[in-house]
Amino acid sequence: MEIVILAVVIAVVVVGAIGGLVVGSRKKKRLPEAKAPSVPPTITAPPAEPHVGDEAETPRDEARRTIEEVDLPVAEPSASAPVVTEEPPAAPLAPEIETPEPTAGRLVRLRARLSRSQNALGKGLLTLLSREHLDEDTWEEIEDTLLTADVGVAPTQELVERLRERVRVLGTRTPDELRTLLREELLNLLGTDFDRVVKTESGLETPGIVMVVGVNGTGKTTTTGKLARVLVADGRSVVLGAADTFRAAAADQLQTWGERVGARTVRGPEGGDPASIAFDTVKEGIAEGADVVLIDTAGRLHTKTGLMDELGKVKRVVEKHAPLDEVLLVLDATTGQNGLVQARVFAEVVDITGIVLTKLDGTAKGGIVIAVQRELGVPVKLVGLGEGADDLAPFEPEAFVDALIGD
Ligand SMILES: Nc1nc2c(ncn2[C@@H]2O[C@H](COP(=O)(O)OP(=O)(O)OP(=O)(O)O)[C@@H](O)[C@H]2O)c(=O)[nH]1
Repeated sequence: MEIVILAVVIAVVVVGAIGGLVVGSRKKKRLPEAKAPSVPPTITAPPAEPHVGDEAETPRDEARRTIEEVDLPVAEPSASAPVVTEEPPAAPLAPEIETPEPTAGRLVRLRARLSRSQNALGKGLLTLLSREHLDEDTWEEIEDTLLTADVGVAPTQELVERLRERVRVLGTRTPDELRTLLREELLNLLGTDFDRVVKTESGLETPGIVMVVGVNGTGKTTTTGKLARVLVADGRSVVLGAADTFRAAAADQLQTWGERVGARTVRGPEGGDPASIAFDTVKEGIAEGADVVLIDTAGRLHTKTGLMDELGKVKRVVEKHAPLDEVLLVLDATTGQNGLVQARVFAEVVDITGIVLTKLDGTAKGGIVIAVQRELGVPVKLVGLGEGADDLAPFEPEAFVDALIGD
């Protein structure tokens, strides 16, 4: 009996030992699985080679995850996660502040662009006037030249009248005499008595406030940016207001212009209230002690009432801080008579104090300068002569006429 009991005990011990071995080996196989989440995989670790007997658990032909598919633990680094030694991303470089060109003599510098585009007007007139016999046909041609250059009907008739009279009195004409005569008459039409200075000094403690209006696409935002450069070149500090919330990129565009000369831009959400941005801009300008505040507006011409509401409101809220010193209407010279229609509408909505004619470099219709001044009774103060940052020039009638007819 004792022998039987002994045999049973030995059998139990042997079976137990074998069972322990089997469980132990299974535990060993599961061990790497349990540890996996806490040990981040490294890109260089090759997939584990299969071992004998593994087939029963993982068929060899099962698709393996590639290195790219293995999720690396990225979210919260645990204590056991490797220390990340990556360089922090470089801070964006501060934009370089540019030094704009001085404004004096800009029109003279840019006159080549005017003469290129305005040859038909100035040189064309001189050639016609130099004909030996100034018959009716020639005078008609002179008239057509002026009308084609968008001088406008009434100013054209006036000019032709005066030229006829003076040429008759002159009798025989030398080319120099003709040039002088034409120069004087064109200057007469352009008007030399207008005050063409963009008013940017309020004469008060508050900054000078300039509002820029005009139809979208005429070059309004570009002009506001270029004007900021003109002012900075003249030693003034400027705050810009992106109250053109109609076109999303307009605020970015203006801000970029500002950054180039170190001027802050106040902006709001796309489609936001232009008047509230204008208000904040002036507030910011006052707080900063800026010399000038420039406000770019949106010029949607859907309805006159809409435009009137928008610009009227901008004006009203701005004037809660201080009076507006200048309202500049931007017109695209290449749109000719259409520009005049726009001018009329804007003038009914807001008191325009100055005109900016853009894209004069790209049109032979320089006569629009005369026509638009006549239409509004307001002087052209600035002209755009290219897409370059410093291609905005104060308008000087003498330099303009000289560029048209050559000296
Ligand atoms: N050649 C030439 N191009 C100009 C001149 N002024 C502006 N432009 C160009 O005209 C285009 C329109 O100018 P923007 O300033 O965006 O026009 P905008 O009136 O502000 O238009 P919105 O922002 O839509 O209101 C741009 O490509 C300018 O570079 C100029 O004097 N000459």
